[in-house]
Amino acid sequence: MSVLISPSVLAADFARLGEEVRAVDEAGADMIHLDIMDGHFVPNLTVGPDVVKALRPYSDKPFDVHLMITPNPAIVESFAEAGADLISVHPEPDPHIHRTLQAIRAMGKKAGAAINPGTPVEILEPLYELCDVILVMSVNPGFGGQSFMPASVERIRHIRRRIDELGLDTILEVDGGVNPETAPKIIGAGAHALVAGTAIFRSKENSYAKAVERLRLGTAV
Ligand SMILES: O=C(CO)[C@@H](O)[C@H](O)COP(=O)(O)O
Ligand SMILES: [Fe+2]
Repeated sequence: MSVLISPSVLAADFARLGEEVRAVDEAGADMIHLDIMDGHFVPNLTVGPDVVKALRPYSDKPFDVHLMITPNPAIVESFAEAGADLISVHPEPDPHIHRTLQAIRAMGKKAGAAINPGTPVEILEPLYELCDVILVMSVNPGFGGQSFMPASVERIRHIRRRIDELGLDTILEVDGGVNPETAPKIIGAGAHALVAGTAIFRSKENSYAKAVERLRLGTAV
């Protein structure tokens, strides 16, 4: 299976967000990763569904929406209506994660469970069958530009093993500190979707296409 690249626009130029989304689409991105933060679950604020809707015309690629919010069914639904294709939610702040994942699927969207580095992987056991995506955070969520946490490799390997044992075709996606040095370890552990903000939007070679391809091939520079 070829590796899917989902550029996180958190590292893009926010004053030119539409053009940035178009640019990474044309550079070969497989999805567009949109980080939604509410200032409660994570110590940062980003954008809401209106911005997601405004960006929708800039790319036909799936919108991979990562909700770092205290759960609220109406808000989750508003992202579906805004044009999200994948919606990942965190079980940590959600007392009804089952219901949330089922609701996302009922809206015709792919449902994802995203877990923080400090959350035991066992939290996923009752959720695997309800997930189209597992999003493994390899940094503590809230900000771009952080360093990949090496302990994530073993967590990815464990989740890959469980997905295979259960015979599922869940997308195993990794988010945080993904760059040409860490990508080969992440892919080697069994992930096949990579989120990257800094490594694409702020790559030194100034070519989104080269940055996307380098990550996809898992080639260390
Ligand atoms: O969800 C998050 C951060 O909370 C991520 O999607 C970051 O935006 C990834 O940024 P880099 O680590 O690639 O700079
Ligand atoms: Fe994210």
